[in-house]
Amino acid sequence: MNFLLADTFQSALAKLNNDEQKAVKLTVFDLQQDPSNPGLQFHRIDGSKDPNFWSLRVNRDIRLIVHKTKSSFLVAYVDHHDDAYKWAERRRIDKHPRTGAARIVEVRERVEEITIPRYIEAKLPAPAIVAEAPSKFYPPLFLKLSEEDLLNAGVPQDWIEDVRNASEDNFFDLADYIPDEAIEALMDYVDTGKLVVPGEAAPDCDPFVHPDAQRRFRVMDNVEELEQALNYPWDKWAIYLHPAQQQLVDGSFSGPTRVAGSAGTGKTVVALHRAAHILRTDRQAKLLLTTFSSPLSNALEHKLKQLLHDDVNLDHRVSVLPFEGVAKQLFTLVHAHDPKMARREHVAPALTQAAKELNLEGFTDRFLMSEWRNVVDAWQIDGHEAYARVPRLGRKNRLGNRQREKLWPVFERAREILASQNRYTPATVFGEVAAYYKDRPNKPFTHIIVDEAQDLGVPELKMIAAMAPNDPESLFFAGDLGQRIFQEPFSWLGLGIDVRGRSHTLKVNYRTSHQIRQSADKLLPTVVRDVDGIKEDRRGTVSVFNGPDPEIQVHSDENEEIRVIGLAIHEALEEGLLPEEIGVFVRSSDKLDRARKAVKEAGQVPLELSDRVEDRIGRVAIGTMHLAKGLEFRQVIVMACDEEVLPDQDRIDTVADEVELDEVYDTERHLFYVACTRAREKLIVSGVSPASEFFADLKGGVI
Ligand SMILES: Nc1ncnc2c1ncn2[C@@H]1O[C@H](COP(=O)(O)OP(=O)(O)OP(=O)(O)O)[C@@H](O)[C@H]1O
Repeated sequence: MNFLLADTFQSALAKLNNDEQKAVKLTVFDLQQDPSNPGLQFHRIDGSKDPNFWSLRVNRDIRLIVHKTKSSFLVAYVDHHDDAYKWAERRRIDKHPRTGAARIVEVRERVEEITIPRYIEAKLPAPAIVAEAPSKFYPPLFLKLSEEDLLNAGVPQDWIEDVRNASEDNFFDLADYIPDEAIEALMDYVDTGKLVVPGEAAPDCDPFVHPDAQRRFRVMDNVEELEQALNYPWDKWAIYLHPAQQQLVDGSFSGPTRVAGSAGTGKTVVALHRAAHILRTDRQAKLLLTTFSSPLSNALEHKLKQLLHDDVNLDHRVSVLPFEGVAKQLFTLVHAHDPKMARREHVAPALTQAAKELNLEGFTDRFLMSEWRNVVDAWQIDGHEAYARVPRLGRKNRLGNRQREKLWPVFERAREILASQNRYTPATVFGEVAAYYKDRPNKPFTHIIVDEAQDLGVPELKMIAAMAPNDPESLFFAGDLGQRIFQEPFSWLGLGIDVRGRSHTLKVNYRTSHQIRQSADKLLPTVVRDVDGIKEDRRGTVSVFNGPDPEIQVHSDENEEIRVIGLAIHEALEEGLLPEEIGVFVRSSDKLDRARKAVKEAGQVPLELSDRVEDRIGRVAIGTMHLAKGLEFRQVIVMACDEEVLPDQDRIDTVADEVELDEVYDTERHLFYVACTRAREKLIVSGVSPASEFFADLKGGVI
């Protein structure tokens, strides 16, 4: 007999106090050990539409709601006595008519008793705001769909009429009553005009183990799994996966594989589960899970431990490190000493000195640094010939042979200067590690999983390619081209990494409300192609919950902006948000002062994010958009977005040609997109008039 937990049970458990939770957990363990234990007091819920719902006594006040059939035992809900009974009376378990996936359905007649939570929008002084008024007329969305269409999409019979009459204004009010797969199919229909009907179930399919059912019910195979599900602070992502995520987690692939998807679609969650899956199923696996920065890799490590139940046997076979951290560790292993790093502050004077010594004229310091970083150092160019041949996306238009001849000796000299100081750039360290492992049969890892893969540079990817064994399953990447902010694009194929035919896009956004996602998506083209022509299509992405429209504020001056944003932070805290649930971002560090003042205006002490800051408890975070990567907050404020600040006018002023201008615009948009999509429920963007040209794109974003 299957023993299952429902996500509704775990959400309900999280709402009880500590003592109550402890008592519930003991009862659930007893139940899993022996459901026929005579000490367990079951009572059938007479008022329920489903005869298989029973209550089980936890203590005088608390009742578990279980659903018992011949083949399964489902722990469905827990609450105080009367509320637990009320919940069960309003529910039945049925099967999706096509897929056969089991689902908990709320019975329609009693729904008037339910108050649907609505977001309260903060009121801000009227004159400062130039937000677009939402349209007042909301036509029904699904009138063209027949009852059969809706049933096939997974709408329970009781809810057909409500769905047929639903408009953009109230559709999400229904979301709590309709299974996730139906909401997703309907949102996809709104987006694309096509209703995708799922395939028919296999006749012998167990309704509770169908992939769609596993988003809400999880079979607990043993006591350890149950312990994990009950013991950790409960996180839905750790237990219930979307079928598309599950396929990527345990799928077999014929070569390097990439998971794409817009911000918040659960790519990191897939990377984490895949790592755990490999470690569990392959006892010989030695796995590297790597990402862009230390805070991100620390966050990954923390979450992976959660998935591995702190199992030391699995723990010692995995390294979770940032790209540079892996390189430094392996470099040290190979050379028996740490690399002394050449950072920007060492490279810039070396370039300036070299340019001066060789009387180079006609090139700015900024150009030299960019050419060094993106071409010379990135590709580890070792001579004039190689410099002439290097694949130069976008840069080839503007550097003729004569210019390259003038430039190369300068770069060569800068390299000598750094070598005389015994300094290695990160790219050199990556290069050394790549050179060491490239032709060796023994690799340091059997599997490499990369998160934030859109920000892999040439040297990083070369190192990863050299470290990966020649096995189709050895490389797995997670990333979103629309969030590329640190690297210029280049061909992965050119470095031997071929993900063609194995790039999969996730479409369900778990982080961000429908309104915020839809507005933020307007900042980017719907289809983005990488250099190798692989398409990432954002169309058809759905968010599964509703929230207020993003607020766009244009202020007359900085003081006014600071005052209004301060008030918004204050109001958010009054409404119950914790300080650490709010993040304030600006384009660059010279605008941080405006964020700092706004947070202080709200009576809070700001916490300045950096590469090292991880503990944000009790403080409102402020930081540059670059530091927003990988974070999430209930409320995000992106402020100081004035004209000339976003996109950054300094960058625009120094571009050499159209191609580089496009690249600057792309990365500036990506930055803004990354910052906006850190918001779960509420987003405010603001600037001083004239404001960023990107506001116009966001404004068009509300359906
Ligand atoms: N199956 C799931 N069930 C519930 N929550 C999920 C699920 N998958 C992801 N989430 C939640 O959605 C949010 C976004 O997930 P994640 O960080 O993996 O997305 P991402 O695609 O990597 O985002 P980004 O591109 O912004 O880095 C997180 O809060 C995560 O816990």
